[in-house]
Amino acid sequence: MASITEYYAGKSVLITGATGFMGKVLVEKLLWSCPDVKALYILVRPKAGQSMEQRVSHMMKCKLFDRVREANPDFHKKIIPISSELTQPGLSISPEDVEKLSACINIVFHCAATIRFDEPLKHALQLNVIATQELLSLAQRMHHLEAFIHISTAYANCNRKHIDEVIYPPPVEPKKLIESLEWMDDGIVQDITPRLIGDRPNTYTYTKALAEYVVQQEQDKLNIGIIRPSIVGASWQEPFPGWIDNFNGPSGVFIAAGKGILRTMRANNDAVADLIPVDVVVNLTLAVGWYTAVHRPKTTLVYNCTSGGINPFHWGEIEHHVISSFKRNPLEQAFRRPNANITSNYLINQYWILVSHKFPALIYDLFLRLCGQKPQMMRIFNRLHKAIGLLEYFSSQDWEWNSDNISMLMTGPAGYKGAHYSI
Ligand SMILES: CCCCCCCCCCCCCCCC(=O)SCCNC(=O)CCNC(=O)[C@H](O)C(C)(C)COP(=O)(O)OP(=O)(O)OC[C@H]1O[C@@H](n2cnc3c(N)ncnc32)[C@H](O)[C@@H]1OP(=O)(O)O
Ligand SMILES: NC(=O)C1=CN([C@@H]2O[C@H](COP(=O)(O)OP(=O)(O)OC[C@H]3O[C@@H](n4cnc5c(N)ncnc54)[C@H](OP(=O)(O)O)[C@@H]3O)[C@@H](O)[C@H]2O)C=CC1
Repeated sequence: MASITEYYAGKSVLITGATGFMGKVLVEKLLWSCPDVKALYILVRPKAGQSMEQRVSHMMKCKLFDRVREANPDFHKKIIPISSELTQPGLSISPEDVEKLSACINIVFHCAATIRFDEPLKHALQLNVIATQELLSLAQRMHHLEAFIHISTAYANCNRKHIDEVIYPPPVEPKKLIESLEWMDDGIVQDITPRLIGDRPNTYTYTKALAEYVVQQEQDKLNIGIIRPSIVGASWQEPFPGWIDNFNGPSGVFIAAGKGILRTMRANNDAVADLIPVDVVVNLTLAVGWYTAVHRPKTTLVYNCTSGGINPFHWGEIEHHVISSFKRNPLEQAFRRPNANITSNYLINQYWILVSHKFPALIYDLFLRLCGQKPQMMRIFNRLHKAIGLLEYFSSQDWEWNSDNISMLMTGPAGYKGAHYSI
């Protein structure tokens, strides 16, 4: 049986979300560990005044690609950008590109999504659900497709305490929701969003749950694998320890604590902080692609890519490590000496917000005004409070994820414990 590296040799791979956090690491890892991969087709849109070509060229200059660049200075020739805006009909891929992709793609990794928690429902639905449907339709036109791998989230079913590696019935039939929202104006949608998302905390988890169902519906026509990572953090080992390029999830909170801005946050000291390094998720993604294509499981397999069941780490421990590490290695231009406390008590947290956040911010802004400068600290705290308000749901409770399919991949007859794909 082909090893993972052997499997990808000569294959053409399609990746959505390749310009994102996880997508970039996936591209790098494929180029590094599977040097004989034929081509990586990446769907990219122009953004922030940069053309698709400029964005890709900028991305390939990033430090993340140093080891690949050193091994093969011509590595960029394997990356083929395809212009695509996922929120448009047909993903706005040109007919010529559709032909090209249909003729050559062997495996699809669907990473693109909006991961904003406060995304208006219509937009989250458009990107996370409708674009996924469009991609599935495109996949069905691919003559040599061997596997379709969808990246979901471990929190798609966060309204449950115990989460198995199964697709749960969707909160609503996606087709009906899409049809209903089509004629509603944004104001009405905003008003009914809390009723629709029900016991989920945000539109992100809600639309990711719907997307899983939409993907599963195609299991008779496509060979599908679904990966559910928990909270994806900086790299553990590859391409080098500690790589991250965003403030999503806890990363922004850690930096705010390191700068001495964040002093208090609502979290449960004893709840499991289910963090998972991005390189571990990417290794698993490549292994799942290989397993799905080679073993062709009869039904869609779901992989809960979580750490709490194997190596539980708690928010209380995180607080300790984050603060002591920033005390040892202080950040530049810190507002105050780092010292943050987490508490599960609402009132205590409100007290410390007043004393340690709002009061110093007022004083500092007053000082800035007296110096003739624009006040800014209260504005920073307001943004921080909005961000942590959206994260508290995840840091205040525990979930239990079954990860039998991950164990099967690691230790079963197909065990993929290869040097390049450790998880
Ligand atoms: C020591 C104590 C330890 C305890 C620690 C507990 C942590 C407990 C985390 C649990 C985490 C669960 C995670 C679920 C796991 C998924 O399933 S993964 C999906 C994860 N998705 C996210 O994390 C997205 C969350 N972020 C958002 O939804 C939006 O960024 C927010 C928070 C609503 C802010 O929206 P906005 O006001 O429009 O602002 P946005 O343009 O996004 O950013 C404005 C600025 O704030 C910064 N920023 C964005 N997010 C953050 C943030 N989280 N923090 C700080 N700054 C941020 C941006 O970088 C940006 O900076 P500038 O470029 O302006 O300098
Ligand atoms: N980060 C995390 O903690 C977790 C992430 N996940 C899942 O992993 C996947 C990747 O997440 P992550 O890398 O962190 O997310 P990022 O936000 O870093 O990347 C999202 C990607 O999707 C692309 N995208 C978004 N909107 C569009 C659009 N309209 N048209 C074309 N492309 C678009 C972005 O492109 P552009 O650069 O042009 O904006 C980007 O490449 C997602 O499916 C997410 O749900 C799951 C669990 C945790």
